[in-house]
Formats: sequence, C-alpha cells, structure tokens
Amino acid sequence: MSTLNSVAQDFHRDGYAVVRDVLREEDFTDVRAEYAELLAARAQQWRAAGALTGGEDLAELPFDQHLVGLTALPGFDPGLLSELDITLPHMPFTSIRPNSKVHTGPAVLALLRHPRVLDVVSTLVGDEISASPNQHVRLKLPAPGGPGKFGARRGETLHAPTMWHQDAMTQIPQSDATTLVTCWIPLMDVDEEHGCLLVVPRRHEREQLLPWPMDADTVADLEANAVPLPVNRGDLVLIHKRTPHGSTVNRADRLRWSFDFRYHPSAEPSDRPWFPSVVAKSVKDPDLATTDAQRWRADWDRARDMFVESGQMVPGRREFAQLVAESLISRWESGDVPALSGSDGAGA
Ligand SMILES: O=C(O)CCC(=O)C(=O)O
Ligand SMILES: [Fe+2]
Repeated sequence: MSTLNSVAQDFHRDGYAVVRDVLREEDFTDVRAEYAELLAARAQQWRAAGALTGGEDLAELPFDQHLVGLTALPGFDPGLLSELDITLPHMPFTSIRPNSKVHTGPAVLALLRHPRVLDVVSTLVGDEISASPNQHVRLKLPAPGGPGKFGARRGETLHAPTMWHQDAMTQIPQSDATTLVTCWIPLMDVDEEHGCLLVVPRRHEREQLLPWPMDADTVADLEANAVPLPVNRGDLVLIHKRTPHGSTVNRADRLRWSFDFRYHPSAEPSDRPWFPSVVAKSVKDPDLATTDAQRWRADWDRARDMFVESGQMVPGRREFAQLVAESLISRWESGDVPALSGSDGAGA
C-alpha cells in the first residue's frame, strides 16, 4: 500500500490521491454475492411487473454478467438500475415515491466500514468518521459501438458517462465548511477504455465552484487539463470535494462496477441531513459505530416515509434549480407530459 503520509501529501497538493493495493479480492467476496442476490430478486420483480421481458433466466451468473445480459434485452429501461443504488433518489427538487428503492445490505456496510479503507480515510478526516448518505454504486454498462444507448443520456451517471462536476456542487451550502472526502472503490481493473475517472489536478484550491449549467469554454478548459486515473481492483481513489472530475463511456465489453462513499468528521454537518449517515468509526466511543445493517435499512425506510408523507421534495443547491427546470421543460416540449392520476381525460 502507498504510505499514508504520501496519501495526505498528494491529496492536499493535487486535490486527489490514488492509493494502491488497499483491498484484496477476498474483501469483495461478500459484496459480489450480495449484489448477485439483489439482482436476482429485482429481476424477478421487474419480470412480474412487466418491466423486463424475453431472454433466459441468467440468475446463476455472477452479478456483472447477469446485469450485462439483462440490459442487452430489447426494451430494457436503464432507469431500473437506480433500484440497485445505495441511496434513495437524490436529484434535488424531485420527489421520492412510496416504492422508491435503496439497497443497504450488510456487505455494503462492511465495505463502507472496512478497517483498511478507514485507515486511509482517517489520515484526512481524523478518528471520528461518519459516512455521508451521498453514496453510490456505479454500474457503467458497456457501450463498445459508440455512445449509443448507454452513452447518450445526460444526468444518469449511474450507468452512463459522468459529466464534469465537483462533488461540492451536489452538497447543500450548510455543509460547505465540512471536510468531505470522496472514496471511489473499483471492483475490477479500470482503464481508459473501460471509462476510468478523469480529474483536473490542483483546482481544489479555487473557492468558487464551477458554473452550472456548464458552458462550453469551461468544459474545454477541463478537458484540456484532465488526467485519466487508470486503477486496479484493490486501489482507492480519494477526491477532494472541489476537484473537477468525470468519466467517459465504457468502450470495453464488460461492466465497469465501483462504489463511491463520502466520509467526513462526525462533528461536522452532513451534506444530506435528510438521509441517514453512518458512524463508520469512533475511537472515543467505539459503540457508536453503525454495525447493524437492519438498523441502517430501517433508517432509510424512515427517510423515505418522511418524504412520502410530507410531500416534500429533495432539497438542493440553488444552482441545481435551473438544470432541473430545464430538463423538465425539454421533456414537456418533446411531448412527455405526465398523465394526471384520477383524471378521465374528459372535460376542458
Ligand atoms: O464513477 C464515476 O464515473 C463518477 C464517480 C463520481 O463522480 C464520484 O465518485 O464522485
Ligand atoms: Fe463525483
């Protein structure tokens, strides 16, 4: 493993650090099995609901092959993949539904709290570590022939290219002073063909966030200064919350699978206080750590119920409002107008 001192030095100088050989294949065994089981269960639900038709039952295959097989079926809706994510839908100014799904299993919790991951994180965050609910699984599907189905859609970064952004842009201003470190964990070797991360070094010192929506000059400047980060399974990438980053399409013929977790000192405000955080580690009071995945699951269920019962929308930064409004307006303009439930279509 890279020495922990050099990790902190690299991170503070460049706004990111690649930490080699932190995890081994056996550290991923449980999470692979948990995702295989999750996908088999979701696929059954999708078939029962008519959202998935045709093809054979591939549930015996490893998760990545099963997923690629399902997504290749004609008519597969990639939006379904959000049901495999480890957060509820989080797009600011949208609603959470009674049937919105989140996966929070014991193997994901164990990876989030893996002692070797936390050893690395504690060099930047200290010994009292919370994990933000701003966390994702990324299932970047193969798009070897060109952008195509899995490359063209904006704003769906779970499976498509990830547009340039800083993580601070997705965090409410109330957490602007929080030290929040993104930790990106690949479950496989990921190179440029496979759609690895791209970062722009040494931009984290600039206090001013990038403009949203992003203009062409800003994108051209980021692209001209971008550095690709090819990594191997077992490596971690740490990203400062003001470091611009993104990723391109996956041109390989296999899934690109990673998790990104975000850690902050427990005493500092969460960037999404309406969703549950996890105390990943406490040296002062080790009993504070969240070790029970069922309790974690119950916390997320409560958060969903709160949104559904109150009718509140997901909060977000002011800058997001224009993007969300523009995407709704384009949908309406293209004829995708939601049907009003309860309306029989009659009348004025
Ligand atoms: O995995 C990706 O392509 C993007 C990840 C990302 O934006 C993040 O971890 O903050
Ligand atoms: Fe990000």
